[in-house]
Order: sequence, then C-alpha cells, then structure tokens
Amino acid sequence: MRYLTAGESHNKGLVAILEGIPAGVSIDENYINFELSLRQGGYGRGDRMKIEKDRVEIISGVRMGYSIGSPISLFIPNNDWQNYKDKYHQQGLEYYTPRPGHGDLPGVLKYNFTECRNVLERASARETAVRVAVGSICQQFLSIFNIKVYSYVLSIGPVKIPPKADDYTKIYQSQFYTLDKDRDEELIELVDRVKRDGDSLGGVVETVIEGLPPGLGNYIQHDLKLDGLLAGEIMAVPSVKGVEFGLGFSGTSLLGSQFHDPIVLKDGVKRLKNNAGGIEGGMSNGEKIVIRSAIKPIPTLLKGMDTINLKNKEKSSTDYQRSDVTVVPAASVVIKNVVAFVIAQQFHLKFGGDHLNDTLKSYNNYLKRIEEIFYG
Ligand SMILES: Cc1cc2nc3c(=O)[nH]c(=O)nc-3n(C[C@H](O)[C@H](O)[C@H](O)COP(=O)(O)O)c2cc1C
Ligand SMILES: C=C(O[C@@H]1CC(C(=O)O)=C[C@@H](OP(=O)(O)O)[C@H]1O)C(=O)O
Repeated sequence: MRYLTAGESHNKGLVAILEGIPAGVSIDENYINFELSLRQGGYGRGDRMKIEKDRVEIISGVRMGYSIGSPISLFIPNNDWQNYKDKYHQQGLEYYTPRPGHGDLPGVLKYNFTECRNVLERASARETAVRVAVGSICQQFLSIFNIKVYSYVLSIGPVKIPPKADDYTKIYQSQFYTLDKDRDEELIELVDRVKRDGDSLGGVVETVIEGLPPGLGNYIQHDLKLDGLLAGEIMAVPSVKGVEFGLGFSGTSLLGSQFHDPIVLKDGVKRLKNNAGGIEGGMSNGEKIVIRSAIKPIPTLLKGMDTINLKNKEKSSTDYQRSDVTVVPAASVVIKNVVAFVIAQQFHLKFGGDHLNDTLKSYNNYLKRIEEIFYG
C-alpha cells in the first residue's frame, strides 16, 4: 500500500493516489469529509480556515460505495484559488523574506529560485488535508478489524490539557479533543494573548492505536520496523519535531526491572503495564500503541523575525499576510490519519488479500494460530 500527493496551497487543489486498499471495503465519503472538517478546526487557526470548507471528490477506485482494488484517487479543491487564479501564473506573488522555521530559505537555495513563492506553495501544510483524506480511507479499512486510531492534545505551550476519563467518549465519537470553553479557559486565554503579541505556540499530541494483533512490522530488517515506519511518517508532518513511544525519554531514568512490562497469561498473553508503548523489536506486541509527538510553534509571526531580504540582501523582518497561531489540535488529526495509513499498510502487508474476504480469512487464521499456542 502506498500513496502520493500533489497540489499547492493556492493553486486549484490537492490530489492523492492511494494504492493497495483491497476490493470490497465500504468507503463512506461523509466520514472523509468529517475528518477533513476536524483538521480545519481547533482554537488558534487563522483566517484561511474561514475561506476553506474541505470536501473530497473521489475520482476513481470506488464504485457504488465499495473499493474495487484499483488506485483510489482523491481531489480536494482550494477555495482560495478563486482569490489567486488571476495572479497565480503572473508576477506579483513574490515573497522575498524567508521565514525562520519554514522551508523558505533551504528551498530557495536548493532549487535556485530567487524568491520563496514556489517553495511555500508546496511546503505549506495545506497539503495535509489530502493526507487526512487518505488516512480516513485507511481508518475505514482498519475499523473492519476493530482497529482504532485516535489522537488528542496533551498540551499547548506551557498549559497541559490531558484528557479526563469522561473525555475519551468524546475522543472516540469525534476522534478529536475539542477545546472546552470552561475547562480550557486558561488555554484559550493563552492563545488569545500570544495572538495579540503577534507570536505563536506549539504543543504535544498523543496518539493511540487500539486492537492491533501482535506481529505487525518486523525485526528482521531496519526498514521494516514498525516504530521506524510510524516515526518516519509522523515526522513528515509539518511542525512535528519529536516522536516518542511509550515512556519514551522519561523511561531513560528507570531501571530495566522498572521499565519493562512483565508477561502474563490472562485471556491470552498480556502485559501488566505498557511502558514499551505497544512495540518491541520493531513489532506490535498486542498492547495499545502509544505515541507522543512534539509540535513546534508556527513559523509565520505577525511581529516578524529577523531575516535577509533576498532581493537586496539586506537585513530585514519577515513579511506577514496571515497565519495560524497554533495548530496543535489540527496536527493531532493529521497525525492520527498518517498513523492510520502506516497501520493499514503494515496490516495489509502481513495479511494480504486482493479482496477484503481474503484479508479477513488470513487475519482470522493468524489469530487462531496464536490462540492455539497457549490454549491448544
Ligand atoms: C495543519 C497545519 C497548519 C499550519 N499552518 C501554518 C501557518 O498558518 N503558518 C505557518 O507559518 N506555518 C504553518 N504550519 C507549519 C508549517 O507548515 C511548517 O512549520 C513548515 O512547513 C516547516 O516544516 P517543519 O516545521 O516540519 O520544519 C502549519 C502546520 C500544520 C500541521
Ligand atoms: C491552508 C492550510 O494551512 C495553511 C498552512 C500554512 C503553512 O505555511 O503551512 C500557511 C497558512 O496558509 P495561508 O498562508 O494561505 O494562510 C495556513 O492556512 C490548511 O491547513 O488547510
């Protein structure tokens, strides 16, 4: 299973081709659109989100609501194209002040451009919309096997907002940790203050994968390891600067006897705790996979940052049009969906099947074989 995307932030729209979903999977366009709307939300988004109303058009690979095994191609229009179409292919959109933290400077140097427009159009996280569409198809495939992926915000800037017990129902239903006006008052004040100051915020997202069998990924080769594959795909989300599994960095101060998770037989092989975060030796071990991702603050700042103007090579401040102040909630939706892609890919690699029924048969045989190891 693989996918590619194309599209620029202010051009006509975004495209993806997802290959490898077996035939016979029910594909609900409304669910894709629901996930797209979640990605657009979250406190701290900027004015661009008032222009866009992301909806997917499925161009191929689905007939009468079911996948047919052919590549699934997707299109999401950019509404902002209406404001750009007269000037997009003309002079006048040049951007000469590369923003620290964005792709502007390395992109310009790499491609021998004289200004940043070509870089920022594609480096923009606008492209994550179509990755969410891909991932939400993968989620629909995984849900047939009762595998769930969800993400929520743990903190924004210095303010911690870990979900309380009740919140998990909300997370399951909307698959998203919406900010609550009363409970998250401190956070809302923080975002408002930082916005007034012309600055931006990052934060931490947690992602959980539930219902995975043991044995996805592989220990036999470096590029087959599940944690490596997940980390690579998550790190490729714009703004993500760190990924940890289970206890991650905080586990480094523990002794081995405290860190590792004892194995017991209780309705199957289980662990008494999950410090490993569900992955050992590059394979799922049957426990929940728990991942935390660090999201850096947004690079485009109203108050500007020191830079060099590429036109006259003089010291300058970055130019500002508009920007998000924080995208931690939106990033949580993107991360959930890129994770869903990796899990669907690895699941299908292990169990195969051109038609869903073949995948189901192979999966059930595997579960039976594992059960027989312990219960005959
Ligand atoms: C959903 C989402 C929206 C974003 N919105 C903005 C934005 O409005 N302005 C901005 O400068 N960066 C924004 N970013 C972050 C940049 O895209 C990102 O920092 C940049 O592409 C550089 O990549 P890197 O942070 O991975 O190094 C956003 C990121 C995400 C995930
Ligand atoms: C359009 C989206 O995010 C954009 C990502 C982004 C960036 O630099 O990454 C910059 C902003 O775009 P603009 O400069 O047009 O306001 C964000 O709005 C989106 O998430 O759909």
